[in-house]
Amino acid sequence: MEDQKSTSHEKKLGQNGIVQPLLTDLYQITMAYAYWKSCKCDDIAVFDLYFRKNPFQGEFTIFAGLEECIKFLDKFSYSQSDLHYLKQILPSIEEEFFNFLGSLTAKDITIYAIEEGSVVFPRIPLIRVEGPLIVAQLLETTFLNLVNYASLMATNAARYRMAAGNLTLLEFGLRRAQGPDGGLSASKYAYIGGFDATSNVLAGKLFNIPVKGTHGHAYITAFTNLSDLKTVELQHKDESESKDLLELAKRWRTELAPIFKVLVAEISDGELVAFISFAIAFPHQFIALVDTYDVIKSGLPNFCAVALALNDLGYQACGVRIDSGDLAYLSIVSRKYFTEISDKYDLPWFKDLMIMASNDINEETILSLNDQDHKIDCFGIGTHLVTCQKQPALGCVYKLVELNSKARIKLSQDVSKVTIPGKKEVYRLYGESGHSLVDLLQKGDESPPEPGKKVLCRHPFEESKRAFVTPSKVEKLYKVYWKNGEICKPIRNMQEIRERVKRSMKTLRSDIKRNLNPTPYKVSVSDKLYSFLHDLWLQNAPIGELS
Ligand SMILES: Nc1ncnc2c1ncn2[C@@H]1O[C@H](COP(=O)(O)OP(=O)(O)OP(=O)(O)O)[C@@H](O)[C@H]1O
Ligand SMILES: O=P(O)(O)OC[C@H]1O[C@H](OP(=O)(O)OP(=O)(O)O)[C@H](O)[C@@H]1O
Ligand SMILES: O=C(O)c1cccnc1
Ligand SMILES: [Mg+2]
Repeated sequence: MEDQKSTSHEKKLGQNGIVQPLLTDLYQITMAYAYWKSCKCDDIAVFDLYFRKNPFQGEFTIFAGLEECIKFLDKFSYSQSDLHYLKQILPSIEEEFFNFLGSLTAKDITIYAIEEGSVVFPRIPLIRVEGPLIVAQLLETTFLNLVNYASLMATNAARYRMAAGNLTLLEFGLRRAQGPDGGLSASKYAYIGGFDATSNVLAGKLFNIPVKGTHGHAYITAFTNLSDLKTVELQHKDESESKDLLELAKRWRTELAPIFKVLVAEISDGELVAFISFAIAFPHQFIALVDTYDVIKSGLPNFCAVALALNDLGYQACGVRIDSGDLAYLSIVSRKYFTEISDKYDLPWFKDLMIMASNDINEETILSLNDQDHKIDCFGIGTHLVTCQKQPALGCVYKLVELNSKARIKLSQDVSKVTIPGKKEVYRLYGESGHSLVDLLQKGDESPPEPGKKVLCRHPFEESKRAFVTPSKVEKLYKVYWKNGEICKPIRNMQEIRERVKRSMKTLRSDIKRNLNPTPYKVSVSDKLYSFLHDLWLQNAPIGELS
């Protein structure tokens, strides 16, 4: 019965079955019990989910994971087997609590949030959770788990996208990802952040994102000499005649050897045979991994010979993948040969053959390659992208800001860790150029800023930092996503969220997005919220005595 329930939910909303109420920290359950025992069942709370610092030494973050939080709320309920397990691990807890826990759903929770795929900034709550204290508290860990890696990964991907401009970006990280679920999330959020496709077949099936790939070194080294090839015939693309692709390629190789300044004997036969067998299997999509032996002396001559042989049979090859060595230099050399052959044999498409580069690529490698005038069309990126090597976690937190209509504040010696109390609204103020100028947090009962009207924006903690802003446009960032037990906005597909990322990134000034020493984006509070925050701070900070 339970299995049927979860399967039908997965079918309906497409959420990973691992995401369930027990995917949480034990302390959420023990807190729930202690709240319950202290008669806090009717308390109404407001929690803010936000981060304090942008990742990757950057000044922006892409918000992702919201849709998964909403799907989680839709099925939030403890099953009989969950309760049975909890009874086992918490034997001292009163039986009646488990009846209470079993009756909980998210129907009294309301979710206000910024749209998934938006650029977001420190201290601005991405999600505001309102509702019964116990249920709202029980959501903490799962929500943070769903948002932290998703946002980190989408941000990482968006940064690679910025570095690569319009070039094709393929995500190849599954083998290096943090386990099966990390691998799936990586593929999904890399796509949202701006990658074009993934090599992860299950991600393609589950999330309807494009899948792409080439072949590995094992394929090339699985062939050693010309006799390894059992099938050599390939039918012409448009005609009925078939020809021996091996013979055609050998002839071309002999003709091309002087162009590459190599002797035919120096070129690997095993590699040629591997290329031919792959070309026979995929004549319309022939792509060759050219760095197994020597890119210039073997990989490129073999590839060009097979590409020209395919051309004799009416097919156009796709290109090459280079997976080691100096990627800028090898791409420049590859393009030079493609252009020379294109001119010599009057084949215009040959000079535009795709050059894919892979091998431990990260954001800095791409930026460095850009400075070297590389001729790469496509990057295949795995390890550094999916493990977020530059920063392995985003630090989103989930803090109580109001209880029973009374604002709560968490103090800290570290000012950046002081919470901004109470229920708040967020507005993004835009300038005439269409770029966003500032995000403004206001108390929930203040009237919103208006276009053309001057508004005072204050740094939340530094008194002297303040400015007047006259916005051309004001965007209210929160929308209601979940209320009265129902999803209030249609769950969007990957494509739509990806488009949102693109649009949102365009509203950011380029100095805020740049890789080196970017300008911080201004996050501010209204004058009223500033006074409220600091008054509450003083009320809650006891005056010490010096002795
Ligand atoms: N032109 C370049 N500019 C900057 N970085 C580059 C350039 N070419 C390659 N790289 C990067 O330099 C690193 C080279 O890796 P490494 O030293 O392991 O060499 P390799 O070519 O992989 O060697 P091997 O043939 O042993 O696999 C990779 O991270 C790669 O992305
Ligand atoms: O380098 P990444 O960004 O993680 O991209 C994925 C890598 O995975 C494959 O090889 P693998 O690393 O398995 O073996 P190799 O390094 O020996 O080529 C592929 O050839 C890439 O190099
Ligand atoms: O398709 C590829 O070329 C590929 C896939 C995964 C890892 N490395 C390369
Ligand atoms: Mg590698």
